[in-house]
Amino acid sequence: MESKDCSSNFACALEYQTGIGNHFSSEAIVGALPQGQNSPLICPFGLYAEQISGTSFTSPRKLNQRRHVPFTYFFCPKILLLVCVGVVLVSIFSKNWLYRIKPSVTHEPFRPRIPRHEMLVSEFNQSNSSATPTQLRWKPVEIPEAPTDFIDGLYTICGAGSSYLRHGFAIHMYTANKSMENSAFCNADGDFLIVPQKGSLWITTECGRLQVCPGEIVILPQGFRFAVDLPDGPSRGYIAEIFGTHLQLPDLGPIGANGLAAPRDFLVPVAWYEDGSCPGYTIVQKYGGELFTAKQDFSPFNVVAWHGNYVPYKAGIFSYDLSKFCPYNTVLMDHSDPSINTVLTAPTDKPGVALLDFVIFPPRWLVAEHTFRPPYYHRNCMTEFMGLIYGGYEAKADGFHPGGASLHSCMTPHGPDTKTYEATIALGNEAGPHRIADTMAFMFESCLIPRVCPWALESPFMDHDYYQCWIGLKSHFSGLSINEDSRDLQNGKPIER
Ligand SMILES: O=C(O)Cc1cc(O)ccc1O
Ligand SMILES: [Fe+2]
Repeated sequence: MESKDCSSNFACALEYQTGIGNHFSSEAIVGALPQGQNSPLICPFGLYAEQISGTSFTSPRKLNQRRHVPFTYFFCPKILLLVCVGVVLVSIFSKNWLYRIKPSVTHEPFRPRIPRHEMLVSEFNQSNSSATPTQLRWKPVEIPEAPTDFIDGLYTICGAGSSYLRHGFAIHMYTANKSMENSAFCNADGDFLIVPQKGSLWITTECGRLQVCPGEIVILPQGFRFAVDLPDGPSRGYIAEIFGTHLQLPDLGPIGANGLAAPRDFLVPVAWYEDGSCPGYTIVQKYGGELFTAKQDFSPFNVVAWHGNYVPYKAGIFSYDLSKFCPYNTVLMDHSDPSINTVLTAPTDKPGVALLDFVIFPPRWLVAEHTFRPPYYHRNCMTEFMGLIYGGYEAKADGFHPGGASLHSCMTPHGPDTKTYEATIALGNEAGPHRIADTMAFMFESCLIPRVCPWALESPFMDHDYYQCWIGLKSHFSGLSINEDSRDLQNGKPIER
């Protein structure tokens, strides 16, 4: 609750409000928030009122049952019957009223940014990205030596759909070694979900300031201006961007009222502003995957009070020392599908089909009996992009390092590497309860099929030998009669040919 001039610093512990999807309010000066109406003729302290909308004006206020575009077709001879089916549309009205010293519109025209940023894509097509069903993996990208801020260090790995058509997603990674200077970033294309893997991010937004460390995540919704400072040194991480919808907590179904990420794990900033002139301040706007700049003579972080449910927020769900996320899992047999560990989901209008799920694989007990405990071999109609924050990953004994990434696209086979398979089988049924510790992997999972961008395909960090991790999987088929075979299975150790 303080004001500062343009050179913001974060030498203090930050204050937060708690919850997700709430209607929050905050004022850095008592009395700055208008009471009883949003747009008084004259706002307290002579502030300007400005609204930012995260959904269309007419989106339903809350979860809404309604008739939807027909999607079931029955074919009868000569007649095509269209059957309307009611679906649950998950669209929550979201907006925020900002009370600021000068309105956002007070800037010179947007112009294409020079030099152009060649590594960003928000509409995936044959001219800017490639289709590939092969398993892809990247080693951790090194932090550059040249001075690089959060914007210059951003590059798109893959994605699908279009920011223009408001349906799709993009996955980016970033490496940065210097704070943004006299500039703010604004993403007009979609929401950013940032997963820092190395170094903390100190993010100033129009709603206030957030500190985000590895083990935490931050969501910067479409349209908010923000600046990233790195007072603690270089940073590297992953970003999921979603077009046309927002993230929410998943339904818990039979789990009940508690478990996974709790609403109180989510933190929203308190109002914080800076006043005074900032000559040559630059707004960098990502619009259709291209960057544009506009000059203004003041900081965009001039919001003295605000209220609404469209806000930047962070979650400290899986810090190194303390995992707030409450995982659920199998307690008797077999391996649960990863959806059991969904932290946040961006739904489509098909029930249960996510534009993007954010799933984590936290430390936990493995207790399943007579079970192959690592992830099963599988082909998924959804696409899986994985990253590793720290430690190792239970399906990969080698080659998947913190800061690295993998992409297993729609129906691309994948699963444990040879070493993991052999080690698991060697343990047999003797494995008692076992705690996987020192690990935090995550997955962005999407129903859309991504195209892969040149940066990722041509990257020197591409692991061209990834496929080798499965090539050594041997046949263990015994060729014995059913009876002999089942005796062997009870022993828990298949015979090697
Ligand atoms: O492929 C992966 O490693 C991710 C994953 C983990 C898991 O526990 C089950 C299924 C799945 O796709
Ligand atoms: Fe998988």
